[in-house]
Amino acid sequence: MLPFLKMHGAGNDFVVLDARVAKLALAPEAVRHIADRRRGVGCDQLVIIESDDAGADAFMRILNSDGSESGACGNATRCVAALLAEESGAQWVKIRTVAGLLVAEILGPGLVEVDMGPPHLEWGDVPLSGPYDTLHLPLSLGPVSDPAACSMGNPHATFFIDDFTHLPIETIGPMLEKNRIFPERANIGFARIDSTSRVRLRVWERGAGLTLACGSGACATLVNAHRRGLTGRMAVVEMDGGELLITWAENGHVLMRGPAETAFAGELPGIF
Ligand SMILES: N[C@H](CCC[C@H](N)C(=O)O)C(=O)O
Repeated sequence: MLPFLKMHGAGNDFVVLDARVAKLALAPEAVRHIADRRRGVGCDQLVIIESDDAGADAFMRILNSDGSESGACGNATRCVAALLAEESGAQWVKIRTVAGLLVAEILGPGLVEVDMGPPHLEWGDVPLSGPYDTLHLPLSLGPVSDPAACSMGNPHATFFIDDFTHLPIETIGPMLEKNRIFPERANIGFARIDSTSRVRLRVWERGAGLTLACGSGACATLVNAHRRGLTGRMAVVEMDGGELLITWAENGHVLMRGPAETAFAGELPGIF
C-alpha cells in the first residue's frame, strides 16, 4: 500500500506522496488515474517528496492532473513546507524544485510564507515562441486581449478584465493554454484590479484546468499588474478558494503568504 496525504492551499488540492525512502516513478497514466475525481483520489496536482542531496530539506516533484510535470506550484510548496516543518519542528524549510531552491517560513499553524524567487520576464524565459514584448502579447480570444506574461518557474499569462460575469473561462481557457505562442503551454490568469492593493483572480491552470486557487498564478499576476502600473508591490490576491498575500520585494523576489491544510490521510493500492 502507498500512504498519501490529501492537502490543499486555498482549495487548490494535492495528493502528496513521500518517496524519500522508496523511490517512486509514476507513469503519466498512473498520475491521471490518482488525480481522477471519480476513479481515483482526485486532485489538481500530485506532489512527490523526494530526498535532496544538495542541502535542501527535500526535493518536490509537481505533476498536474493531466500527467504533465511543472517546475513550480506555489500552493503545494506551502503544504510541503508545513508538512516538513511538522516533522522537524523547524520554522524555516528549504525545498528544491525543478525551477530552483525555495525557502519557506512557518508563520503559524497552517500559515506559510514562501520566497518564490524572482520572476522571469524575458520572452525566452516564459517561454514564448518568439521575441515578443512580455508586457503586451499580441493575443486575443473572445472578450479578452493584450495579456502580460512572465514565469515563476512555470509559464503564466495574465489577462486584465473588468467583469467575470460573462467570461467563458472553460471555453477560452484551454484554447489560450495551448496557443502556439506558448511552446510549453501556459497557465492563464484572468485578473480584475479592485484597488492598487487588491486583485480578484481566476486561473485556468496548464494541465489541470480551472482551480480554486493558483499560488504561482497569484505571484505572476501581482508581478504583471505592477509592471503595468496597476498595483503596488504588495497586494491581496483573492481567488475562488481563498486569499494570498503577494509581495514583490525590493530584492526582486516574490513572497507568497497563505494557508496550508491537510484534509485527510489515505492509502493507495500498491499497483502503481
Ligand atoms: N498548473 C501549473 C502547476 C501548478 C501551479 C499551481 N497549482 C500553483 O499553486 O502554483 C503548471 O503546469 O505550471
